Amino acid sequence: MSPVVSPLGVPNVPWCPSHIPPAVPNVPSEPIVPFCPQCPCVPCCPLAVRAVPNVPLPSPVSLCCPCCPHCPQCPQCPHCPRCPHCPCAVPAVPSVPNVPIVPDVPIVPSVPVLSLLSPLSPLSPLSPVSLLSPMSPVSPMSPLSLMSPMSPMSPVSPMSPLSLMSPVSPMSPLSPMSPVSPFVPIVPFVPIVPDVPRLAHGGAIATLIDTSLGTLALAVAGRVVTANLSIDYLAPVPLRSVLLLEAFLQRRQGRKLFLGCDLWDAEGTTLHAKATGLFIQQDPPKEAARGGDSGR
Ligand SMILES: CCCCCCCC/C=C\CCCCCCCC(=O)SCCNC(=O)CCNC(=O)[C@H](O)C(C)(C)COP(=O)(O)OP(=O)(O)OC[C@H]1O[C@@H](n2cnc3c(N)ncnc32)[C@H](O)[C@@H]1OP(=O)(O)O
Repeated sequence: MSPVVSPLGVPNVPWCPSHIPPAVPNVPSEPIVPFCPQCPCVPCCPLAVRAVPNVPLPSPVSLCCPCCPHCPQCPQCPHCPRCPHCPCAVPAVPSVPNVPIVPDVPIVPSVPVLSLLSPLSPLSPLSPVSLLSPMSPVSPMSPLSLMSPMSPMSPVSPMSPLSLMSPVSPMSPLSPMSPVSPFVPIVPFVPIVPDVPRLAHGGAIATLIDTSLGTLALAVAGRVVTANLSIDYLAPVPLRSVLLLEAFLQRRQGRKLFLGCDLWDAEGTTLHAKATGLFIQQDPPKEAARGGDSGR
């Protein structure tokens, strides 16, 4: 079998465990800080969205990562020792010339992504938990709790990975047939209950994948629902690992959008899961409908 290499060429970056708060209930969450998904400083900011090939570097970069106050201008980036969130010394990552980062699209890091899809939520319409977790937000079984990078007890934190999973605005003019879309969330899974289990829950991974593919489908075609989701779990996902999800549109047939994704570890060496999803466009624009659904 040929070695698995991420198409994005994710560098071999050590994970900084100091970013993860202890998985102890009732521990106050870290202060909420805005997150700059344009920050290429993965060691300082493991939530940073990785570079996307063939997408030009936004100029000027308007957002500045609070994890790295000098980013991206700082010559010490991406291993800035002044990063207040990264007290540990992280080896320098070889600079990768001509590797652009995500396009300068509107970012709403503090808006929980899933809340927009949750008209049935009995909870706050802004709560991302409302769709993800029929259980208590602080339930140990909550998939969101497993995935919150900042505080397992703060599933509604704007730092929730699920609120960071849309670097591409739905308004972004993505090419519907683009084989690789600039949608690359990086999601840390953290435990809420010490010791059990040590692996990320498959359902949480499915939620991550469904939401990621759904976000891409949404960016391409507007309102969609998942009709089919197929996941191959290839390798267990350890808790506290950082993941890279690469989603792409495979083809589009009328209302049907066939998407796929690969879920990698942060180094791009281990392929944890592969998935395909079928999303059905809801209420397509009239002109699109008139154009005929030749894919039926
Ligand atoms: C400014 C702020 C910016 C912030 C940025 C944030 C933005 C991001 C926001 C948020 C992103 C998050 C995204 C999350 C996404 C998650 C989505 C979900 O989880 S949705 C819940 C789970 N899904 C359901 O509940 C569906 C339930 N099922 C249905 O509603 C229907 O069955 C539906 C719509 C799927 C199909 O029903 P029909 O009547 O509309 O259409 P028919 O004719 O049956 O199917 C259309 C075509 O699809 C095929 N099809 C349907 N289901 C299929 C299946 N399971 N497998 C294969 N083909 C299927 C059919 O064979 C047909 O194909 P032929 O046109 O004939 O070629």
